[in-house]
Amino acid sequence: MVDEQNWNQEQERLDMVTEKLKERIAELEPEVSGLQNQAGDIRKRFWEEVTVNTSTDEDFEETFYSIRQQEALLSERERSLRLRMQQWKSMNRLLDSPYFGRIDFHEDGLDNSEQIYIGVSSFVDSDGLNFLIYDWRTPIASMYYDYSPGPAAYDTPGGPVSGKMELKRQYQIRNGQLQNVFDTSLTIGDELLQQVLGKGADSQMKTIVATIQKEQNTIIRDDKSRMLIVQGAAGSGKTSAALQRVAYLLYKHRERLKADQIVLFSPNPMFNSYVSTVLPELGEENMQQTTFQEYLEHGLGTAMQIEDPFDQIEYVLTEQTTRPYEARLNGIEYKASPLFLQALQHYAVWLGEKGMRFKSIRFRDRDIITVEQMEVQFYSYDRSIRLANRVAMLQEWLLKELRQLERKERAELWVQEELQYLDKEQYDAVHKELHKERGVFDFAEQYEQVQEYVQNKRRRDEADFDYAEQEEDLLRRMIVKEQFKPLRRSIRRMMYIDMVGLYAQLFEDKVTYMQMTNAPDVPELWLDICKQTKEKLGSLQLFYEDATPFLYLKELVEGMRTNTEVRHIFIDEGQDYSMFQYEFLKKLFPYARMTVLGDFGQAIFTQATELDGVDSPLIQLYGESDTRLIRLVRSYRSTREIVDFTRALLPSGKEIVPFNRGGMKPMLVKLGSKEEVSVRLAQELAALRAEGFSSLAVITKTAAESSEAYELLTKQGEQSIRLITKQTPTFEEGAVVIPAYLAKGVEFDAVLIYDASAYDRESERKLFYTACTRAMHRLQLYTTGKSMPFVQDLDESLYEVSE
Ligand SMILES: Nc1ncnc2c1ncn2[C@@H]1O[C@H](COP(=O)(O)OP(=O)(O)OP(=O)(O)O)[C@@H](O)[C@H]1O
Repeated sequence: MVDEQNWNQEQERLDMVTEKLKERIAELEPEVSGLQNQAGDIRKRFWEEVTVNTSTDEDFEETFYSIRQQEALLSERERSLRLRMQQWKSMNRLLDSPYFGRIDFHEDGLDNSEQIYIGVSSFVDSDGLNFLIYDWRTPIASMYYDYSPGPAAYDTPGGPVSGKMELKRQYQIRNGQLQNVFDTSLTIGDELLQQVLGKGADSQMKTIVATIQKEQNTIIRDDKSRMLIVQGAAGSGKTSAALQRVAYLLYKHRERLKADQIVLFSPNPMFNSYVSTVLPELGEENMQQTTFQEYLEHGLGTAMQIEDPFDQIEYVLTEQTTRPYEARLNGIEYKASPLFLQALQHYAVWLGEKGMRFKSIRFRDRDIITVEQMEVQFYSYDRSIRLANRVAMLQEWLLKELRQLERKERAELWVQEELQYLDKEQYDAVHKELHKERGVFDFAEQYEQVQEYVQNKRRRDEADFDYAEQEEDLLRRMIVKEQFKPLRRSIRRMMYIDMVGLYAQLFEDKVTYMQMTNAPDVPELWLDICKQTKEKLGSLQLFYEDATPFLYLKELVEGMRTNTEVRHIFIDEGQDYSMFQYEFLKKLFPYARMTVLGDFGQAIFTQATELDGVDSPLIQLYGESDTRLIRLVRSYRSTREIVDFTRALLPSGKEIVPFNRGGMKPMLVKLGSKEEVSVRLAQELAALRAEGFSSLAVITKTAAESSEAYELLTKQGEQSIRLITKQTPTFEEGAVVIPAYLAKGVEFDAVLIYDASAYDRESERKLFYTACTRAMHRLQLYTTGKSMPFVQDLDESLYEVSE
């Protein structure tokens, strides 16, 4: 804490800045509302003021320019309004807590040092020169995060600026009043961080701008790498850094980068709501958020039913270790590997020579274009043309054929029959078409005539001959055209390609597979893998592990769709994506930089990718020279005691450094039965609430266990607890029962592991670690006496036992 004199000076300055902020807000207010009205006015009168006159070329030109002028005026006012609105909003945001940090920097070669106050946005004095507050994202503010007092430097577009940092100070300000002022000598003071981290968990993530750590700042401000990989321990601030990075990029490139050109891939839809308030709090719009599953569903449409990753993990966690289980696991691993990716690429080349699978074009129960015809046509194209281009050429050909067939079809008997069933509206349409030029036409009379004629009740006489003839012709056209419509649509959608057949063809037998794909080998239990895959495909379903390869093959055959708008993609929980998915994302977003954040220690899916291994294929995705790898080892979320416990669960856990915040040791509670567990859980939940903790999670291994725990707890009178399933759309405050794989990425004041002995396979170690690392302040583990391999291996000093 600073001395009284300094405190008073700081409060005076704070008062001065608050006053100026208020003045500016008052100044802006009428302007903002005035501008709003004006813009509204122009919008309303837009069409009244321009004279729409298009009778001569000159008039037309005049009208055109008149509209253009109005438009320009409008958009200028709107732009100006937007700017002022933005200013007004950020002033209001600053009012409560204008800044959180200060550095005094003496630039080399200058006489004086400058006081730089740092807040969530900039605020310049009315002279337009004096920065009363610097935005945390300005180049000069980076020193606050990167240096301790002493020599310091920052980068500007004109080159580096160096000098000496004479002071570094932190503030806590609420309602315009100083709460705390610290002078910090080392990194951003432990004291403030202690306070921030000591608070309760929230159902929404918070911004960390006031306490960004140096290594996190590197992630936030990296602007050079095509690929930025962050391997960080649980709770090391990866997601936080990612969100501040988005805010930074939007600020730095505000002239050309818009929020919707940034896409964040999240682990589940619930996570979206968890992080959705951070950017608005920083005065920025949210980026686009999605999950890979949403993308797959979009790409594969409704024709196939895709398993989601949560059902896949449920299978992996709950099934007994049998031969089909082993086969499925082998399949998951193989289908996620770069080997399978290469196999599919070779397969596409092979298909260029032979083996394409088509579906005939059928009309009224007959093949009007057969598979053989398509094969002949397809393989008649020059083989040097890329597969996808040949598929497009075939599409053109099919549409042409269809036009001819459509013409022929008009003479068929069924068309004659259909004519009799037309209703008045359909006739009306034809009449309108036919008599467009002729003015008056007695529709009822003509309808009669055509009906009679069609039903052969009446012979045509001279007078109506022309009409009837032409009408019938038109009606026939109309009928056939209508019926051919779905055929045309399906050809445009490339439904003539038998995608299921093409994918299934891969899973015949080992020899054929190796021939088609050049694969050096196949995984063990290949025939079982083949059988499982084909069975699923047979019912138009895809295992989760097949969905990405299937879509990839589809795009190899039909042409890759790309999104050239997006400039940055962020992948959180990056260890859970296969190399396959990475290759895909790279191709899908050719103009985007990629930021991958993850933790191999939390790789709970079988298809995991190691982020920072020596020869990690992820580093090769864009090549080493375009890739930067940052490791975060400090864990901020949990108390020292919890981190000491959790890091001991991982073989490489020694590298993890707990942030120095003390608490209680994790507690292992040994009880006799599930009922006893539920009684105790209910008591503990009540006790934790009484202590002031509000976000509490009973974490289970599987969804079935979650339901069980939820039921038992409800029986114990726990009314307010909520059961979280993969369908839960948002993350809310309070107590929840949740399976570990859905708790990824989020945190709770206290975590109660429902059944610690349920995690007994080595492959479940990381799931157990993930579950335990969700705890900020308290961790309790429950068991009914069975063995707990992961806990038993730990040093007993790391936890307390209660029986
Ligand atoms: N510099 C910081 N200042 C204040 N709080 C921080 C800082 N860095 C991280 N935290 C806090 O630590 C907690 C964990 O952060 P975050 O969720 O970003 O970590 P993570 O690495 O994504 O974790 P996990 O991999 O376990 O999901 C959050 O409560 C976050 O606010």
